[in-house]
Amino acid sequence: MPLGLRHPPPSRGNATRPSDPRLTFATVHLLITLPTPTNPDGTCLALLDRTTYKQLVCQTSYPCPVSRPRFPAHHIRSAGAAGIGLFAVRNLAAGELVLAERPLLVVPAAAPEEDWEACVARLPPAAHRSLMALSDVGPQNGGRPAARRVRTNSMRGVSLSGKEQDYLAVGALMGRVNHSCTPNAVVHFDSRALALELRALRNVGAGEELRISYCNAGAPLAIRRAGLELYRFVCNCHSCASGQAGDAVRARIRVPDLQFITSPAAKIERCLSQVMQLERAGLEVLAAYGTCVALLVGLYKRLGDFDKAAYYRARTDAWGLAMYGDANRRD
Ligand SMILES: C[S@@+](CC[C@H](N)C(=O)[O-])C[C@H]1O[C@@H](n2cnc3c(N)ncnc32)[C@H](O)[C@@H]1O
Repeated sequence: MPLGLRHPPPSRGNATRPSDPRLTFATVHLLITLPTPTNPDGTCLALLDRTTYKQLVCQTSYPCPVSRPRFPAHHIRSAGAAGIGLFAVRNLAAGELVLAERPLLVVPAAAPEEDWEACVARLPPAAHRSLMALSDVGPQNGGRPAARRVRTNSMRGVSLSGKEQDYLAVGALMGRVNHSCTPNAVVHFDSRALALELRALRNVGAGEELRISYCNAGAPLAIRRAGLELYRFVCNCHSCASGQAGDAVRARIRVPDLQFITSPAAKIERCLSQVMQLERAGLEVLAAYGTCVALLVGLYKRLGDFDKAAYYRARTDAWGLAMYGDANRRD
């Protein structure tokens, strides 16, 4: 049963509640935020079920303003064979916010594509143009042009209520971020601000392209390739180019079992070896990396080396910030 859209069409204006910057219209399923002088963060059309809608708008101080990096951090230009891409304009530290934007559209992944299309058709004209200007993989995988754009340019696994992970969010700028199996950036969703946030996962140099992973970066090559078929390109990142060697590195990645190691120094050595291996492979995106860095904090503390403990604490914080954002921190 298609979701939403059996309900009356939404009002685009804010005539009914002009003083409420939070939302201008809601049936049980549709929410549209429109920019106002006090809330300039752009239009988002979200197709929601009743429970998620309530959870979203009942959050304290919803919607928070969309965060901005202190200084501009990105620009968009040609990335050669990958089309358009997003590049760092200055050095970025791990965990740093590169870009945040209110998505143009948020739809349930499980909704029929006709519902996605109906939502796209209801976008205000400027938002509609932005969405339709995003990359189109062509009709080979099926679907109509609007649905294809949603499918290939959306961030997946978006959780709006903090529980389920089943929404797709399309951002006009986030839709320009290319893929790497060894990503240097991560996108997450801040439900309080109704915003997508892109953060650096490791230190990134000025001029470097920011890339996220469209697939499970920890999976073997064949599975990553299958996951990327939808996007109709073959990844040529150094991990993919190294073929079996990349798989061998991934097979060796695990959080070390420290239970039967008695010497703290030996425990540290095991964790450091994993951290270095993951950094060499460019796989900081894997949970094992965050766990090993966090383990080092406690291990150095136990050894009485508080400088190193503080160093790894800062790196754990930066990693948590990159992976989960400020609002979604799990600690
Ligand atoms: C979400 S869009 C990214 C922005 C896109 N490059 C553009 O020009 O708008 C996804 C599309 O970008 C291209 N792409 C992304 N990452 C790529 C990569 N690593 N190598 C080649 N093409 C890539 C593919 O065509 C893919 O379908």
